[in-house]
Amino acid sequence: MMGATVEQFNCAKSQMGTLKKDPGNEAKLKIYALFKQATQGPCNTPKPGMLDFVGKAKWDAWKSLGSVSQEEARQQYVDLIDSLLAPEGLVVAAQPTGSAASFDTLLVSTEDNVTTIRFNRPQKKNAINVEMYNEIIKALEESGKDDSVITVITGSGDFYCSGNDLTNFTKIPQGGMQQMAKDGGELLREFVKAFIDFPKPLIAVINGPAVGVSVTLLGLFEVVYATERATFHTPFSQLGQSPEACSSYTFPKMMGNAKASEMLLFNKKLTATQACAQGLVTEVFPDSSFQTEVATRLKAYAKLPRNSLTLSKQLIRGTEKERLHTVNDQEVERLVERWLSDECMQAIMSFFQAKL
Ligand SMILES: CCC/C=C/C(=O)SCCNC(=O)CCNC(=O)[C@H](O)C(C)(C)COP(=O)([O-])OP(=O)([O-])OC[C@H]1O[C@@H](n2cnc3c(N)ncnc32)[C@H](O)[C@@H]1OP(=O)([O-])[O-]
Repeated sequence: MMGATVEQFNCAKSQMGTLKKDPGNEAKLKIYALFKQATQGPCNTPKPGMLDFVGKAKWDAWKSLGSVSQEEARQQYVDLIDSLLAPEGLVVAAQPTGSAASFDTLLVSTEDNVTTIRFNRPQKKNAINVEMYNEIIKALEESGKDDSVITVITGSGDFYCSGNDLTNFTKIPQGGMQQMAKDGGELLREFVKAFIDFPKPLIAVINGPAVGVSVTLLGLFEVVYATERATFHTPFSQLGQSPEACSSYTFPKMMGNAKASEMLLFNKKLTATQACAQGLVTEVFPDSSFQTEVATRLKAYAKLPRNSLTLSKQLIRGTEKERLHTVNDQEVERLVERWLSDECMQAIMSFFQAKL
């Protein structure tokens, strides 16, 4: 069964207040139970005492839903509110604005208070084309405002992400190369800004090799979990380019100038274990148990109080936010120049020639 989206659920919740007629105790208990199941999952709180009649009735209603998934509970909640609104000539109006259906390059879902944004161009190793940059910005914007406690970014298929889609350089707009570089710079600035300003804990689940901008962004995540199969490669100088996503600031801060330079200047590809030793990765897991071990962690994190996590992230990141925006601006300025350089053109041409 397809579940309702968080938007539809939230809309139903707010429409509840517009009901003119009292729906009665039985419906109210059902609404309560579905709401709890949709937002917190199955009931595992202790049974209230015999004399707490109201508490016990509510607990029984919630418990009776057993292991119904949060998605399905959202759908039943929306259906029930709809059935109560209908006689009054009203409907739950929210359309699925943030559902997976509205993205072409991503799969976005929310379950158990975790919003997962999954790069979904596996046939291109999840390379980020212009559409995908825009969709990631949109998905982050929506996820920053939804009910989830943490946001996770991961990839479909065997790669986490192969970085900037190099075909972005082959789509020359009417204004020529200058215009292409200018538009590309603006998009990159907005893209990185969406990460710098993201309010909730952001967790990267690195399911395979990561290249370019997907690696440099990791300095803006709270936690990075990687399978032992993952590698981390930022071949900027090889491409005649320069670092982005604030890595010229976050990498030296994280790993010291020498190790950062090996990666950002000299294209050193790190194994997951090496990346962990340098502080870029939080923890490495065996590939066979990666998904299950990480899922257990995420579930536990998502049970923590939402506001406490958001405020704590603000304290940790707040002092350097201005700095990050300045670094982002400077890096974008440098890249816009680089994209017009012979060095960069030659490197992009070699990539496409190698494919012939
Ligand atoms: C924006 C800021 C500045 C820049 C930041 C960066 O990210 S710099 C870093 C920029 N990134 C890079 O320099 C990485 C360039 N890519 C590579 O080096 C390799 O493809 C690989 C090591 C990622 C995977 O090797 P593999 O032998 O395992 O697999 P495969 O090669 O067969 O790939 C399968 C298909 O995917 C395609 N595709 C993959 N990646 C890209 C891409 N980025 N673009 C376009 N297409 C890409 C590939 O062409 C092929 O398409 P086809 O022929 O089926 O139509």
